[in-house]
Amino acid sequence: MSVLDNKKISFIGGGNMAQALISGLMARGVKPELITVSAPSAETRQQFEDQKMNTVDASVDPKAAIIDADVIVLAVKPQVMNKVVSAFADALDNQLVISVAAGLSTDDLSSMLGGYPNVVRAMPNTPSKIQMGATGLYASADLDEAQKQLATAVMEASGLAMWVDDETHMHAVTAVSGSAPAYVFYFIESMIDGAVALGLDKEQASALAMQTVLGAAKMTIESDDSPSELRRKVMSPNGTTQAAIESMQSNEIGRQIGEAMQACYDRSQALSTENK
Ligand SMILES: NC(=O)C1=CN([C@@H]2O[C@H](COP(=O)(O)OP(=O)(O)OC[C@H]3O[C@@H](n4cnc5c(N)ncnc54)[C@H](O)[C@@H]3O)[C@@H](O)[C@H]2O)C=CC1
Ligand SMILES: O=C(O)[C@@H]1CCC=N1
Repeated sequence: MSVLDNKKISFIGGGNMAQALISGLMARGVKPELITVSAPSAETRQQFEDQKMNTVDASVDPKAAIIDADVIVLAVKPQVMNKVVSAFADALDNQLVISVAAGLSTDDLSSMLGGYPNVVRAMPNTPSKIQMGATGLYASADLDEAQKQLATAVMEASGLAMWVDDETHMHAVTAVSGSAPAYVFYFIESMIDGAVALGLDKEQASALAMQTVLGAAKMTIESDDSPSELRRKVMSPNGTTQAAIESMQSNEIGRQIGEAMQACYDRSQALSTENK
């Protein structure tokens, strides 16, 4: 038995994040017939229909996706959220609404939905597509426990899900996990470029870089050692790794990563005021 059993889940928006979360739900055994996707593009709708999901043409009948749903996942860009939800807000009837939009607060979302109370703010990431996601969740203390459990189950289908009890921490969640797969992809891209510059062909460079990042990430999770202890175990005194790490430290890579995360945090805060 799972709280997801027989629950009808509707996605408003069928882009990258919706597709990633739907993969998680289907891998967890949610039947495609219980999933509805509202999307304006016929091509996008066809892709979901090919996998036996229901679809709704968002530009024709925006309310059709939500009438029958137990859970509604808002997966459109923050810039269009207000316009998109105002097309169906008056048809809400006790469903759980989960927004994955960056920046938008539960108060903003609730007022866009005409004062609707059952709102959860989530910040997932794209590795959800392979059930390796990491999601932060926030809801006001008024949300009842059953709806909180339902939101947890929807997001845990795609990986790790964690509640924060201070909504401002959702900006930090965005900086450390929502946006962060892109930092890691950028790091891998740079490793591949670096290995090619040192003479390896691109295929070998890619395979070695990707496996190394996977192995190192898995070790941080499975080992009792902290990341810095693990790093020290690679670094022989006066060896090759020390040379590499000292080069990174003299370029203040750690400080630069912190600054990038601050920029992400600030942008998340700004999205809220820009899109009320
Ligand atoms: N891509 C990512 O890594 C993450 C994205 N998010 C959030 O997820 C949300 C969606 O982002 P993505 O999936 O990346 O964007 P996307 O552009 O891939 O998907 C958004 C979709 O919304 C659709 N759309 C536009 N108007 C609509 C309407 N009236 N009804 C239904 N659908 C409509 C668009 O056709 C598009 O397919 C954003 O709010 C973003 O902040 C959150 C965490 C991670
Ligand atoms: O870049 C963005 O705004 C979205 C939110 C987190 C990841 N992608």
